[in-house]
Amino acid sequence: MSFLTINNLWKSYGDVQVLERINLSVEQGEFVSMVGASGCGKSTFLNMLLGKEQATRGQILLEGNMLKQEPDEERGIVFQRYSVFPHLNVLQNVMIADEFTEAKILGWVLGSKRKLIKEKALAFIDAVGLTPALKKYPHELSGGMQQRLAIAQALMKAPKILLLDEPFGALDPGIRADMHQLIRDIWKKNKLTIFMVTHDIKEGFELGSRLWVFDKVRHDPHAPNMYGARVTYDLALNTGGQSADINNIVAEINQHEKNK
Ligand SMILES: Nc1ncnc2c1ncn2[C@@H]1O[C@H](COP(=O)(O)OP(=O)(O)OP(=O)(O)O)[C@@H](O)[C@H]1O
Repeated sequence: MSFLTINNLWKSYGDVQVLERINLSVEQGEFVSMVGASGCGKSTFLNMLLGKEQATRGQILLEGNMLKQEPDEERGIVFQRYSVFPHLNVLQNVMIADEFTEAKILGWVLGSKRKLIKEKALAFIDAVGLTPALKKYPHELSGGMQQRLAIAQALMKAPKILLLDEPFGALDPGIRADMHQLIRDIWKKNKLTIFMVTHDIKEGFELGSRLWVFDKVRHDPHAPNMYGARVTYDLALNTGGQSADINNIVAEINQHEKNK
């Protein structure tokens, strides 16, 4: 049994068919990068993994069970736009997720429990390199630092799956390179299964252990919404982006685009 199994998944919004016939399986610890033309359904797919969107047809199984139809702690997400709380400092932002859960059970957070939450938060803040900024508020942080904070927040819940929706899209190239190293380290250290949407095909090749290309196979020029995208390429990559034949594969994808 695979860690995650996607069985004949279809998704439409009204009469717009977004995705069709997606059949894939993913093992624990894989890092799947997803690329494809704008509007082809990558974020929709990610939102289905999160439980925010439901499939029109087909199913997604996590460890053999139907994926829960609402976001939960098994799945953490980091968006392109920083999703941290502006009125909380770095430490408070990371602690808050656990404090919410604890308060939901007891109505308040016990002092001893709070101490444990703080220790855990400090460890994740350290892992993302934000210890010097512990007491800073989001508006005092650079874009890269805010993304580090969002990653630390997501890790607090020990998710089995980490979903990244263009997490580095708004960052400068130099900072992106640092973030790539960070996410690679976190992926390996925490044995996470990661799904990342990116517009940057090079980033997809460099970061993932597997690359999915979303594209439409069927077209009707008179009814452009009739058919959805599928995963047209599913490529195993050498971990760490050392794939020797990147250029060949990119050329093949470009050729495919031209032939459409
Ligand atoms: N909630 C929604 N209601 C109706 N249509 C939607 C909804 N969400 C997405 N869509 C449509 O589904 C299609 C796929 O959108 P999606 O955002 O998943 O694509 P994408 O590949 O992530 O695009 P981009 O690369 O530009 O972010 C688009 O045509 C979009 O307009």
